[in-house]
Amino acid sequence: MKEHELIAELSRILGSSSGGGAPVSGLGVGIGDDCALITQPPGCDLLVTTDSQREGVHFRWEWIDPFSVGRRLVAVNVSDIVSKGGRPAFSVVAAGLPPGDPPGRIAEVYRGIAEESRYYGVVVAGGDISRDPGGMSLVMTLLGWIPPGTFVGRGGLAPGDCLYLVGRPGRARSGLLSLEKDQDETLFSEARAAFRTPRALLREGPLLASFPGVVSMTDTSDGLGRSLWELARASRVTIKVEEIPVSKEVRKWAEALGENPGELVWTGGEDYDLLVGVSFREEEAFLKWARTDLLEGSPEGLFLIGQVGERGDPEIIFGSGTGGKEWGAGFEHTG
Ligand SMILES: Nc1ncnc2c1ncn2[C@@H]1O[C@H](COP(=O)(O)OP(=O)(O)OP(=O)(O)O)[C@@H](O)[C@H]1O
Ligand SMILES: Cc1ncc(C[n+]2csc(CCOP(=O)(O)O)c2C)c(N)n1
Ligand SMILES: [Mg+2]
Repeated sequence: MKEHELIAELSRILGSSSGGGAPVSGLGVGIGDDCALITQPPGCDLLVTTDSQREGVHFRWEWIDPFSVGRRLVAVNVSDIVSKGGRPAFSVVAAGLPPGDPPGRIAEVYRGIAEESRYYGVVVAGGDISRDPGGMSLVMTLLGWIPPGTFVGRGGLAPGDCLYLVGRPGRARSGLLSLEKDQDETLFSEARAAFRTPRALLREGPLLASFPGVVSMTDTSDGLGRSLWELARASRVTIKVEEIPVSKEVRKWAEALGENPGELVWTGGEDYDLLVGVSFREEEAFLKWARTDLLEGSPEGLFLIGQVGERGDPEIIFGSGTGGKEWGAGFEHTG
């Protein structure tokens, strides 16, 4: 298939070509020109993030179907936008195709991108196709909108503030290890679903950001430990860890895998939970609000992780007083 034919097919799948389909609010020009034209909603700041999914780095074809890879690409990008309190809006996708890629595989990836984009309210406004001899690579750049002054950064923690996690940590790592170790599907179906098709906290992110006591936030793409470290580093504070939340399921999976359950939660990554810093003055109000308005009827959990100690060199300190700077362990792309 010629490149322009493939682009036409992918564009049909996405249904957002400037030539056809229903007009999309804010999209002046979509797929089919040199670049896209987007109208920014009045009174909004622009958020931009980019994140990739690469064969051999983020997934292996023995573990995952192409449709889920497409879904995964969207969710990991959406997570970065909602973790600041923003609303995802438009994306572009750069796809690298290995020579001899089975016909139809990239189309199936795009069906996944289209479905997940619809779910999160994202419109794919363009992209790029090139060869990639290293395997399939997908890079999404996602734009989002946020009311001025409401961005919640990684900095902002002060002594006494509390750290809470919203989500279900340790699932994706359990799923990944169960695939690596070729474990039984039935025991790990939920963990594998969390790994293959993570959900981004679309509703919870902006709600948390709008709560006055929330002073700092990040998503846990690289693991709970790494995310805590990033908040400590950006805020220039020490953090005392009180508890690592290990659910019954994670305990069960860890036992079957022969792994330490705390380790799955601490270093795992790819859960896309939200780690939230709450001002100590607002903690009581936050808990009351979070348990009802934020999470009533939701499968996501709310866990106290620790407390901010002092200002100064960032450090993660465990309840027992052990630990130290090396406890920023998490997934590394370099080295
Ligand atoms: N190659 C690069 N060039 C410029 N800036 C980069 C580059 N890689 C990362 N950054 C920036 O560094 C910061 C941290 O990046 P990182 O990829 O760790 O973000 P993250 O949200 O923690 O991770 P994830 O990719 O898992 O979402 C971000 O501001 C990002 O834009
Ligand atoms: C084949 C394979 N090996 C290892 C992993 C684990 N992994 C890859 S990237 C990443 C961090 C988040 O990604 P990023 O930093 O790019 O956002 C993690 C935990 C995987 N998913 N697939
Ligand atoms: Mg992030």
